[in-house]
Amino acid sequence: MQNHTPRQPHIPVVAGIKDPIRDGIRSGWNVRASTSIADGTVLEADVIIIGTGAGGGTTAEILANAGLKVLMLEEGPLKSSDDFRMDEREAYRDLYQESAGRMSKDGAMSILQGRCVGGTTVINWTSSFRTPEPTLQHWASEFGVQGMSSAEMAPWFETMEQRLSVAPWQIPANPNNAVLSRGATSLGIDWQTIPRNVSACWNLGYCGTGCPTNAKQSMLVTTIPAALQQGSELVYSARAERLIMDGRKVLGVDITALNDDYQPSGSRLVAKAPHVIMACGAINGPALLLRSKAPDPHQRIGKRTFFHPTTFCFAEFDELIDPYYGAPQSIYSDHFQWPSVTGPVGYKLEVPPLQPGLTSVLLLGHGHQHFSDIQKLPNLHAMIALLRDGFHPHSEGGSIELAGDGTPIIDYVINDYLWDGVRRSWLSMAEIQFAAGAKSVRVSHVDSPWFTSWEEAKAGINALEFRSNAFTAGSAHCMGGLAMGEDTTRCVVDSDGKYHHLDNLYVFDGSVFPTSIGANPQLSIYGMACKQANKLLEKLQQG
Ligand SMILES: Cc1cc2nc3c(=O)[nH]c(=O)nc-3n(C[C@H](O)[C@H](O)[C@H](O)COP(=O)(O)OP(=O)(O)OC[C@H]3O[C@@H](n4cnc5c(N)ncnc54)[C@H](O)[C@@H]3O)c2cc1C
Repeated sequence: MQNHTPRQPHIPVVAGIKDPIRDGIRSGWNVRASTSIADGTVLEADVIIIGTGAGGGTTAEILANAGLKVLMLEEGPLKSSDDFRMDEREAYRDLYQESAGRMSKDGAMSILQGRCVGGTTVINWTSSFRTPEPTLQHWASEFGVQGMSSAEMAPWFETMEQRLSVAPWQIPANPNNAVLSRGATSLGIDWQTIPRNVSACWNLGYCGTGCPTNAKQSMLVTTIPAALQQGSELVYSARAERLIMDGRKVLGVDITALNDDYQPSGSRLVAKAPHVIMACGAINGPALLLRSKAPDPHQRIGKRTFFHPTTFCFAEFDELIDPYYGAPQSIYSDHFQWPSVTGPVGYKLEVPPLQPGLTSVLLLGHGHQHFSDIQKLPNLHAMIALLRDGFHPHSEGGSIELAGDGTPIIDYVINDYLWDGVRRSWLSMAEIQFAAGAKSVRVSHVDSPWFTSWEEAKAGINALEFRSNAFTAGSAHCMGGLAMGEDTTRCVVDSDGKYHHLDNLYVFDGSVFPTSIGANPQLSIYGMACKQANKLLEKLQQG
């Protein structure tokens, strides 16, 4: 376990809950920090998996169960339930890429993404949707993706839903989510209950800081322990720096060992295996291939990077909302999502949890205004709209470049096409919030006042100016950059996740989506990785 100096005495937030990772390590699992391994060591395995999130965890269990010697490499630290103390400061520092400070190149989009054993599944909010049918149809017709119709994917989704206990949330929505269902109902807008991947959830609401009760069925407590139990090896704080290649073959991976402060320790390791699977997620996956100078005859690595640019609308209520407690997301509406698949941008409505640190950033503003806004927190509600990017010629997504030190730079610009969606989404959310009884509403644009009626909001939102950096467009859904499809001039991997231009390299994670999903992505990644890992296994077993 990595050893940070805790700011408070280090006691688990929930006493008496068993920590399956600490127990497993005590029982003899093969788990090491990279810094505990001698400089220059060569690690060997049948398969290397780089990254241990949704794609990596799913793949590791499948291959380990089949008897393969699996080596999991993870750049983030190993933290587990005894470390998860519902503390934003610790969680952002330890579990998030760039300590939750990841941004697009122009600073206009804040990007949340995981960096720890279990990846983003450790910090996500548990909403679990299958890939929408129009998305799969679009991929087949536009990118030549094969074998991924809704019917063909159904058994893989079913397998992963059972594995991760996905089921509609049975407990009444918290007041924050109830605003969406109440307002939508009164306007005749359809809404549904969200399926979640939890087992015996305590309804605490702090999923984003790591689940202290192990109720969230993340990779950390499901597939990774299962793979370790089968004899797999996990090396954490181990950043895959470059792929070692010879012609069309990947021979192995050059690894930088990282200290507790996430800086290079000075040691380097090498991992070798006949098959390498990248599961580093969007942004970092393309960056690894760029650093490695992987063959890319059509310059497609990092292109078509998508985010579901997410807009925010806050509302103040007389009643207590306590928006930091209770299942973070339990209600959604797809009313505005699919009026036209390839027309003006559609959006999914959901509700985010409002822990104070996160909220203080999302609220925008400064000084007295900001102080006054954050004091409203117990009575605040927020709604989010996730814009479905990538389905229109004016939504080609962003691209990944490398900084001088090899780290990724994310170039993603909100253009007029997306701005139209931003404005429409603010109008939809404000109307629903007033219909639910909000006394005032403010959209996340620096020029937005608190509107006190729907009429005032409608006029005010329509008058807001489109200026980059003047409004919040965040993202917790990093997708694309290594598009999947059979057309080698436009796509980087084939429908089985195999890299087009190398013989033994596979990508099983959210970077292969050729567009955004149009729903929260984790179950799409689990289902596709499950299918692709089984296909790979079949191939390996046939020799
Ligand atoms: C706050 C938040 C809430 C979310 N809520 C939901 C939700 O409710 N529902 C949903 O469906 N989705 C949600 N998501 C998104 C979802 O969890 C991710 O889309 C999904 O986990 C991505 O899976 P992945 O396999 O592509 O990558 P990840 O799960 O991000 O895993 C990639 C792993 O690779 C590691 N890695 C990267 N580069 C390297 C390298 N060079 N060497 C070694 N390791 C490396 C990373 O540290 C990381 O652990 C949420 C995300 C966030 C941030």
